[in-house]
Amino acid sequence: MISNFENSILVIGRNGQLATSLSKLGKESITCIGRPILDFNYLDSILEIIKRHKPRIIINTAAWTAVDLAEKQKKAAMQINYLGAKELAHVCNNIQIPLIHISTDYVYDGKKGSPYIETDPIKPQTVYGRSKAAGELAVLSENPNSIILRTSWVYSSCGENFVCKIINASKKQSSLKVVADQYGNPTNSDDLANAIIHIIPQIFYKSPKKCQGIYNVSGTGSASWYEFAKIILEESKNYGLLLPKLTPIFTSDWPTLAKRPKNSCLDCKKFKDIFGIRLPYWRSSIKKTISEIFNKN
Ligand SMILES: NC(=O)C1=CN([C@@H]2O[C@H](COP(=O)(O)OP(=O)(O)OC[C@H]3O[C@@H](n4cnc5c(N)ncnc54)[C@H](OP(=O)(O)O)[C@@H]3O)[C@@H](O)[C@H]2O)C=CC1
Ligand SMILES: Cc1cn([C@H]2C[C@H](O)[C@@H](COP(=O)(O)OP(=O)(O)O[C@H]3O[C@@H](C)C(=O)[C@@H](O)[C@H]3O)O2)c(=O)[nH]c1=O
Repeated sequence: MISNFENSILVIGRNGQLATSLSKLGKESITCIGRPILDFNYLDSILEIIKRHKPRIIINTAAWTAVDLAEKQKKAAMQINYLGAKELAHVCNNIQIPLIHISTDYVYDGKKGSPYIETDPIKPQTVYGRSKAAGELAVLSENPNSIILRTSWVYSSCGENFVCKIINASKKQSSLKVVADQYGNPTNSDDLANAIIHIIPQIFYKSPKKCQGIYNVSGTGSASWYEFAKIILEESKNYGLLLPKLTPIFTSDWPTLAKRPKNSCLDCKKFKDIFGIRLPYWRSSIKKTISEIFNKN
């Protein structure tokens, strides 16, 4: 029961998508800390800040998530995704608590013809992916009692995510072009937060040592970015959005600084087998997010 964890789950990150979802769901069990109090650019202060909170477990949602910008600001992305994660794991080991650390589908190279499993070799193609991969390795080596959750294509009603980008672009443009040859699993941030909250009691019941390791966990069902955009627009029509013309394009028609994986679908069987949870089908979860977006505007 999550209610047994009153004030003892500490989330790193405050205004991000996942931190916001966790704080909504976790109520009195969860405390979120982010910048300026805890900033991964100032590693020396992390131990003291964390000790003050006396957590039983930490969830690290903090990350540099600007995929293209990371190509130009490698050092800054590495500082957050690698060195910040490493120091946090070091601190968790020092005070002997487990760490749930969030990672990404972009650690895979995207060339596999079927969903990735956790033991597939990782070969990130971008600075963001490499910084997250370095973070994973450092987290497990600094604190072996860490649980790494690789997720993908996270969206919510707040933040700089694909759903908000498509809706905002549709308000300004009469036509949109979206790549139709990159596939993945859209993941609702609230669904992911819900799964994380449900595994915490299990981690303590079974022991962190038994649960440690890497898990893929993303929304059920796959899509191309184009298919994802199509559903976003279909749902948004119910709220009066004037639909732009939507055209499927090839990756080569949408040049980006960072190369996105062609296929980053995740096989989440291990997570289901160990924790008994599968995230909802993404096409049902998107409806709630679209309704939240239009109802807050
Ligand atoms: N977004 C996506 O599509 C995906 C995300 N992921 C991973 O999931 C996790 C959560 O992502 P999401 O919630 O979408 O990310 P967001 O970009 O929405 O939020 C990022 C969070 O990182 C925090 N942060 C950034 N810089 C620093 C810093 N210098 N010091 C401390 N905290 C900092 C922000 O802090 P503050 O609250 O202070 O603003 C914010 O809470 C990340 O690990 C990400 O790599 C994985 C796959 C897909
Ligand atoms: C907005 C837009 C994007 N695209 C393309 C660009 C790119 O190939 C793909 C996705 O675009 P974005 O840049 O919005 O998404 P991106 O920032 O690549 O999203 C990633 O974020 C990081 C943090 C992760 O960890 C990943 O799982 C993934 O969610 O869609 C279009 O073709 N048309 C458009 O109008």
